[in-house]
Amino acid sequence: MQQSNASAAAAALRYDHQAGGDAGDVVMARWLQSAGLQHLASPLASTDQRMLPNLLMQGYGPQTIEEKQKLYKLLRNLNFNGESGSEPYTPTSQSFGGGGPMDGFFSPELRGEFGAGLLDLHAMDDTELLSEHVGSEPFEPSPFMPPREFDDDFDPVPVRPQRGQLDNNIRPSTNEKEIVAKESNVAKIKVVVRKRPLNKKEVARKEDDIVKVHDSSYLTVHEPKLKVDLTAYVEKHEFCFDAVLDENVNNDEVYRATVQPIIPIIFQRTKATCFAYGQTGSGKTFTMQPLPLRAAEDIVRLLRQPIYQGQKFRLWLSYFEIYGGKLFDLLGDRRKLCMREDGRQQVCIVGLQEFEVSDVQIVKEFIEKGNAARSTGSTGANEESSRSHAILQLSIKKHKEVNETKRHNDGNEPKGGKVIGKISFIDLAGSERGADTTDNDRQTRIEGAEINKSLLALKECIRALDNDQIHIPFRGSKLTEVLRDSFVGNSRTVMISCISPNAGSCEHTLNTLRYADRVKSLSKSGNSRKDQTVIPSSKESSTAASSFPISTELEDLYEQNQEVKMIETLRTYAESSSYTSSFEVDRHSTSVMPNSISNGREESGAMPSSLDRDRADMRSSYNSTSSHKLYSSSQVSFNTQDEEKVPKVSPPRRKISRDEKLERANWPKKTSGHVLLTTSNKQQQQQQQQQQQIQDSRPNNAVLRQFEQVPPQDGEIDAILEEEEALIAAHRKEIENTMDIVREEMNLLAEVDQPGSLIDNYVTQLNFVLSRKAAGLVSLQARLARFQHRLKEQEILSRKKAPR
Ligand SMILES: Nc1ncnc2c1ncn2[C@@H]1O[C@H](COP(=O)(O)OP(=O)(O)OP(=O)(O)O)[C@@H](O)[C@H]1O
Repeated sequence: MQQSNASAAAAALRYDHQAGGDAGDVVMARWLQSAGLQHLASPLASTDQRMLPNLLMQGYGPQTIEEKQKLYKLLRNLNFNGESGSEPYTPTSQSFGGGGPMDGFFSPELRGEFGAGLLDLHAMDDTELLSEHVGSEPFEPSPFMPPREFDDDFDPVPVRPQRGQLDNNIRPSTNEKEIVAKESNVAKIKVVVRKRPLNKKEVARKEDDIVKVHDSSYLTVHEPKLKVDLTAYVEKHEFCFDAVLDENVNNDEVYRATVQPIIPIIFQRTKATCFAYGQTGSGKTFTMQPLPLRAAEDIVRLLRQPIYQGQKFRLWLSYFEIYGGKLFDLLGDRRKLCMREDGRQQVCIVGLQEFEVSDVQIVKEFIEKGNAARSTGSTGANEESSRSHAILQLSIKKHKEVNETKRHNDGNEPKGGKVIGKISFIDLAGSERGADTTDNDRQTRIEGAEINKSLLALKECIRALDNDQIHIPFRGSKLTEVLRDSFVGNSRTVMISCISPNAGSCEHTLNTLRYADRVKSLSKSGNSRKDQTVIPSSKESSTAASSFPISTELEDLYEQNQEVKMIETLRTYAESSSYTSSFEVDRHSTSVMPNSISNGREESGAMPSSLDRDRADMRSSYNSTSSHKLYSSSQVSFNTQDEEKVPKVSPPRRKISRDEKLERANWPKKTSGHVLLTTSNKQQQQQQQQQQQIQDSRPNNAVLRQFEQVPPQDGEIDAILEEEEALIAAHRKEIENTMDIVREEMNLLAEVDQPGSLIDNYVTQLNFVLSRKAAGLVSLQARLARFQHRLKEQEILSRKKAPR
């Protein structure tokens, strides 16, 4: 009944929105009423109030967590149950919980209308909350469920029966067909949070459980705080992830929510990585240890399925750890291992023992053997704390007979045959070890620094990967180097963030959740609004790095600020270079175009420069949008009609055809050796005059003059044009990266300004960010130099060909 109500409401709302009427509001209002959200329903029912989003913008938004939850569920229902209709908008495949397409309520028009009050709910359609929601309320001691008895047994927690709603992926699949059917739904990056129960010590200390999991994807951290006048209050931080698993969730459910959906894909040339992240004692090892065994069970089962039986696939296992930047074989008496890159840039770990496993019992024995060999130590929070990153890999290889191997092996093929797919399970060392102040001997500090470095590098790689960046910073740490082949090609990543519920761990818990949030929010598929930074006001910055709700005006301001800065930079750049230095900045896309003329308008009102005229013939190629923000050498002007913001820095420029480029260089188009005459005589005359003007005013560019005199051969031209395209694309990418980096730097500054921030983290992160910045510039310069060299070569060639 509720479902059909939801569908009716969704349909009505959509219809109403399209028709501009208010009938849908009435249906919607009724539904809100039945969901117990009367205060939203009553204004909606009256004819002069329109649409739920408007109401939310007008401050009718949900006030309490319960209301938010209800509204959130309502929106989710609308989303899942709403008919597909004829809405043109198809969101990312990474929709909530791998769910179906979204429409209607989540259409771009409506997205634009949402006010700050709905941002959190709204962000949930993309599986994440951009930034945590911070709110404060008077202190209420222990407002949550009574703490659970902590049990040291391996899997002590009873399964809650109604837990089936957790996530689409959590429902146990009964057969392999089901698993296979799910594979297309598996997100490239999935971020799952797992909260452990309070342990005995925490209970004995009467610590509060400050983490409340609201449903399968949403949690609140209640941070106890003191005001300056020493009044206690609670600051609330809300987060949303792909899945949030509370203390009642057992390891089987964790497996189903995280790894199980990936298993069928690794049979199809996918490399998957599942890692646990979190402070010491938060349950990483507890969470990770059962996963490989369960995965091996499923893999073995699938291997026995008829579709794979004939394919000679075999399962292989290896287990090693990275400790202090060095690799040790956990199944080979902790022998030190070496990492090498082969000619095809494949990372191989020399000496690592791999075992073919056909039986789950053998897998279990290997895992136990490896676990026993791990480096552990004791921390304040965990008596058996992992001091290393442990990596267990399960590979599916295509078996080759010995004689077959002899015939085909090119020397690069790994032992056991070609790798078809692989899944790596990484139990990371405690995330806070870098700042372990209780045990600050030299060794611990070195360990900590190494761990910090690898966690940062891991985040960078995931983000680069998801943004399809050409450069993935594998070399940032041993960990990422080792995982290199899991990051290229078809890959899947599951991050399980483990959190402790006790008040004493609040800061670490928030750090873990922020890291997870960033991994998720940086992802292209996760949310189109990635990497948005809010400049915190002095007040805001005293509470959290990025507080919620995000003020949209503040964002606008920030973006404009960024853009103006960007334009300024380009201006300086433009003024300092010659031929290709006239830029047009498209406000729509913030793209940079090598043209200072758009739609025939001279924005500055100044006389068109010779360069402008020279580029006039390119106008048609570039003026893809009618409302550009233009930059001219004397002023930056904004088109006020153009209010839409697009976060991406620059969409791909329309590719200029070879003919257009030839025209630019005044070479006639050629068709089977004949010059193509496409224009009337009058036009031709005008063109000739224009060309003459252009030639007169063209900068003294020897290369171009050469081109004009002697059209180079087709192949040469194509090669140069291709290189030119590549250079421009690389430049554009570099600008995007620079903007990303600048945002990150601003985030870092905002974080370091916060009370209790860790300067060590700041220093390491800043170092990392600056190295990336430098690497980007160096690579662009190298490309530029290559191109210049190419042009020089071409010039020499042309001179040789053209006897003067
Ligand atoms: N969900 C859970 N339910 C019950 N017990 C748990 C849970 N998570 C963790 N524990 C218990 O908490 C203790 C610490 O967990 P674990 O060793 O997995 O932490 P960790 O994050 O791996 O720590 P470190 O980084 O120091 O290795 C263990 O005794 C473990 O059994």
